[in-house]
Amino acid sequence: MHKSTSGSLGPSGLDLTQAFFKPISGAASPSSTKRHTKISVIGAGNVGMAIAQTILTQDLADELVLVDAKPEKLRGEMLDLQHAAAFLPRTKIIADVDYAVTHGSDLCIVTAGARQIPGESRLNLLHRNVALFRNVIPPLAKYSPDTILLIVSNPVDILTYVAWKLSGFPSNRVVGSGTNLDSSRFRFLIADHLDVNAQDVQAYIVGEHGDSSVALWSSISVGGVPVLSFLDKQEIAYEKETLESIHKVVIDSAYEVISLKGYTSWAIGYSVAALAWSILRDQRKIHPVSVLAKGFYGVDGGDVFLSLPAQLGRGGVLGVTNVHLTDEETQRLRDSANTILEQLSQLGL
Ligand SMILES: NC(=O)C1=CN([C@@H]2O[C@H](COP(=O)(O)OP(=O)(O)OC[C@H]3O[C@@H](n4cnc5c(N)ncnc54)[C@H](O)[C@@H]3O)[C@@H](O)[C@H]2O)C=CC1
Ligand SMILES: CC(=O)C(=O)O
Repeated sequence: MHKSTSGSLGPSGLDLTQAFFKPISGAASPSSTKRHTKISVIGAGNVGMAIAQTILTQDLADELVLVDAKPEKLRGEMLDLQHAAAFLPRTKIIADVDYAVTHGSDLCIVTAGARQIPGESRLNLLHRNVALFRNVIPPLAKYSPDTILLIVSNPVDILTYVAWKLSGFPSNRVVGSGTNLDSSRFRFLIADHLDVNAQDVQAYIVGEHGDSSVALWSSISVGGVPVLSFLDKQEIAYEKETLESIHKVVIDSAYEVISLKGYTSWAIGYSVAALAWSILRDQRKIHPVSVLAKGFYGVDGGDVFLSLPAQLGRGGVLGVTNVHLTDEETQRLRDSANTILEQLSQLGL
């Protein structure tokens, strides 16, 4: 299934690379001038392919690997992406059902697994996807012992914990896409409400990527101005219920999109590509992502992964930001942690 996009021997045995290209003697080989970046995406479904195509447009990887359990679908997706080569930054795209193809990856993004049917909660996928992770994570850890694992499959917080356990990696190298997506939905809705640009809205949803997520209203700002005083200054009336209803729309967003088109894909594609960029380009940007939360913000009930504003760079999770939380927000975060811990206690890992 491998298809190299680099030069090769033609049918006559002629080295086509030599025929079309005369190397300049003494020129440095690419490997000695630039670090080779390899990203593997596990699961070539709606989400995996949205992530793969967004990464390709960003010129982030020298090599992009796709792995899936369905060989025909996998080869079809690989060829379809390769056929866009003339319009994209140069990236070698390969695909295989065998995890050996992922060896030496800098980043492994896991999207394989069951997805929700309309009305189904993320937590309902737990047992099916934990079983699947037992086949996915060990080979990834074996072929890329120094990689960073970025988990997307749902329920993402619990599966990030499972990936941490199954890989044996230090917690800074296991991260879940978490509420980076929820926070983008939140920023979009606030921007829409205030008629400003979503990129000027700083706002975090933290906790579970799911029904118990927590909106951090007290720390939201627009263009550096705290949002509650911004609303006051613009004489925009607001009520606690209005703010709560915006958060409720965030929670319902995935259910709504799934009921309309069957799955979510574009926003998670951009969300994960942004995380990959921050990690591999060592951007040290802060993203609300699923990290080992024990000891932060009063989360102390046990080892649990949930989203907190964390700094991402080439070493993975570099730290957790100390955002001020009100007592109510802290309590909601603890409740969210307990929701996840309850599910974890059933796994026996
Ligand atoms: N964390 C987040 O924000 C989001 C998470 N998701 C989750 O991502 C996951 C994937 O969703 P979709 O791509 O829509 O589903 P999909 O059904 O389109 O794709 C899943 C893919 O996984 C593959 N697969 C199954 N078992 C495998 C194995 N053992 N090894 C390799 N590949 C395997 C399937 O063949 C399929 O191609 C779901 O769990 C979904 O809930 C989806 C959207 C957002
Ligand atoms: C499916 C999912 O987790 C989401 O779109 O938020």
